[in-house]
Amino acid sequence: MDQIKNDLKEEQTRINYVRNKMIEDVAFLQKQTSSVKTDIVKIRKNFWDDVTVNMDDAVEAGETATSIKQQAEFLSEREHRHKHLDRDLKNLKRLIDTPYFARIDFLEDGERVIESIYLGIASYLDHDSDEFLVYDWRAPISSLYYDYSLGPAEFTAPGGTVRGELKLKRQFIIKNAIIEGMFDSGITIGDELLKEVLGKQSDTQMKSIVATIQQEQNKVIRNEKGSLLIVKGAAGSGKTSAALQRVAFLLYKYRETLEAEEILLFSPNPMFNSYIRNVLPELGEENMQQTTFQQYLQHSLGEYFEVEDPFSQMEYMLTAQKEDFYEIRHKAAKYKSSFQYMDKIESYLTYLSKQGMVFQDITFRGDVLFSSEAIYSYFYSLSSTISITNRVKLVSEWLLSELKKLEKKERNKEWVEEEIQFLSKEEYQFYFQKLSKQKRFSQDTFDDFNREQENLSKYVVKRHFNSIKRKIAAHDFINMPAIYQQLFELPGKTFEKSVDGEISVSDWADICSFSINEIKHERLTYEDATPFLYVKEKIEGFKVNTSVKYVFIDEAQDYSAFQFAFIKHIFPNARFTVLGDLNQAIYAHHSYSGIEALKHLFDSKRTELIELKRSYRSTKQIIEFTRALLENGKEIDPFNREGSKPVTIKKDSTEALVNAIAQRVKALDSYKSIAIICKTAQESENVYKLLKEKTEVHLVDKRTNEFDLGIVIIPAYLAKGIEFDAVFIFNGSKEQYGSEDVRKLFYTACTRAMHELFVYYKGEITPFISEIPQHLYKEQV
Ligand SMILES: Nc1ncnc2c1ncn2[C@@H]1O[C@H](COP(=O)(O)OP(=O)(O)OP(=O)(O)O)[C@@H](O)[C@H]1O
Repeated sequence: MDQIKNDLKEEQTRINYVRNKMIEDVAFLQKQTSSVKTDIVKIRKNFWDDVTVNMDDAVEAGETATSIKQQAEFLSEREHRHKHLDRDLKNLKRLIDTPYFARIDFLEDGERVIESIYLGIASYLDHDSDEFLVYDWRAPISSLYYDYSLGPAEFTAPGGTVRGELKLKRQFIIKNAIIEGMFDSGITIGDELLKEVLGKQSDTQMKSIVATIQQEQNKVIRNEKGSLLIVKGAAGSGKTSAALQRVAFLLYKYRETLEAEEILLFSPNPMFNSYIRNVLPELGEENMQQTTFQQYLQHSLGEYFEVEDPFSQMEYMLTAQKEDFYEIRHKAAKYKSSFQYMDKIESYLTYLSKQGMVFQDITFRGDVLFSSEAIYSYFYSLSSTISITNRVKLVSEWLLSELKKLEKKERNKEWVEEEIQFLSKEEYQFYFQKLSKQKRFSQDTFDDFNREQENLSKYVVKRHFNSIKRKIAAHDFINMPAIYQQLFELPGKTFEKSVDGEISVSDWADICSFSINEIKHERLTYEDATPFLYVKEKIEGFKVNTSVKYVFIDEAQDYSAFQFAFIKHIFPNARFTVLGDLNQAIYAHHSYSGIEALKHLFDSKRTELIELKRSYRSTKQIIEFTRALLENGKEIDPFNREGSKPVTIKKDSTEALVNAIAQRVKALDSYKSIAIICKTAQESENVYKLLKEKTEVHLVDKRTNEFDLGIVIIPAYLAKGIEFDAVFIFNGSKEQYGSEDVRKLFYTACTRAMHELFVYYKGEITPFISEIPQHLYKEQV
């Protein structure tokens, strides 16, 4: 006991020492920052005073340019310095209250002195002794903390592997520079601290996990081998957390060459973006770019169609069973996310390379400048050994050169003269200025009427033709919707590989008529959006983004093979980290998850797979219950945090469900966040209407951008990736969750609970629960 007290005292003394050093440094850095800032303001203000401007001759002009360059460089050096100082200052301020979270003692082979290493969210160097008082958690030596328990240990330093023995592993909870908890651990990272962290209440923002990263998560964070890292992990196993700490790790490791904006994360919905927004800033790093695949689709296809989003598709699948086209739509969604469909599209593209492209006329003032037939003939007059994309390029060039000839002819038309006559004074002046700039006039006035007319007609026509040129450059002469529609119009046997595989001839015929109708009405279903885009980009050429170096895809089980193929094309220079859980593949109407397709898209030698089997989010009781809902759930290993068993509660009407939930929610007012999870948006809205009369609740729908604390009513598919202190399943009945299709949706909903889970239902309970051992939950009435 005395030993512990002594250790604690010593550690507190060290903290006080480190803190005082930091306070001194903050004062010093503040002075430096403000002095550099003053320099910058001064340089900006006097920029031109300090530059010698003389443009008398070429030599003087050259000197002037050099002088401006020097001044600009000086300014940029100061700005750069300011940015660095400011960052150091912010990091230091962040460290003052919690300078570090762990200590390891390491005895390197061949050395006599044990080195004590303290780990924090950033490094801190004592300038007097030139010693690191705190090491960044991402430094090579820090990996000892995450990877080893006491005993032999090694880490990879820039100079090679360093071996030795780990003598001590200590964790701290430090607040306001006071040690509130201290744990010495023998086996992996102490469970005590992790229990404490996980036992806390949820927040609107996800937290960093650097103090308690687990060994297998560390592998994800520090993995640098391949060009594709696949992380498969159970619900709550820390996939998102590991991804975010990995971003921080990469930004640290490659800080000289990698910027935050060169990293892109695809997340499941906009609300998720707000949920994870704070993790990186908390670690002293800037956020990476974030987007959703839907945003990308919308941006690329919005001009052609009203594009359905995945949530509307999901809502339809869950609610429209009684509608006429439901069966066809269901089959279509399944087929269109399959490999067979991808094959079919590839065959279609081969077909298009020989025949069948659909073009549209290019018209001007009601006249056809280039007919679709002429474009078609030109396209197929080009050698079929040239790729479609390159032929499209050649067609564009041909159109532009022909357009030049037409432009000349157009100048003599009557409408041009008329337009010139009706030019406003401002327009006239505008043209005049432009023309004089280009020295089309020898004098300052339009003294030569004919030349004036000629030049003005050139301008008028050019202005009109510019918009045609833009359209040609944007490939508007290709009729993309018609090309995609044709895929459903051609007889099934047109392409060799079609129609076999999963789908029958008659189903294909039904899918065709459904799809044609949608396209004719300028609607594109979600299952068609990526295939359409794929065809479009295969024809026009992929618009690639070469600046992104790392792409992260979270909730990857919900992406189709097409989507992965697509994303890979767009980011040719990127390495990929793909995180998913097949048990949460809620889009059951997809034929399979695209994660399997990744194997075909990447070189297997450069692909790494890491599995995270331990689940941390929920109490042991909740995990034991939720994993039983799955066929392969046994593999999930619950972190040992005790709580109460999930509870099922039967009521006999919707009203009774609402009343009971309202009452229970009130009793749980110590929790910060409670979710009432419904199956659909439709059900959520109904429940909201009833419940808002009884207690304060927020309704979350697909447009919600911010994650709020309090009580939320949310459709299950929107609760992906996020978590709540307590979860109420609104109606876990057989009627709602009776078919296999929604098992994973139900599982996903239940796994959002951190501390308590209640399943309310009316009628018969879902078979997903009635078939699991009863000791895993409590029944209440
Ligand atoms: N090593 C850890 N230390 C502390 N907390 C952790 C750790 N790993 C995971 N957690 C916590 O567990 C919860 C689940 O983590 P996260 O959301 O990253 O899991 P996930 O695998 O992405 O989950 P899901 O697939 O269900 O969305 C979070 O609250 C996270 O902070």
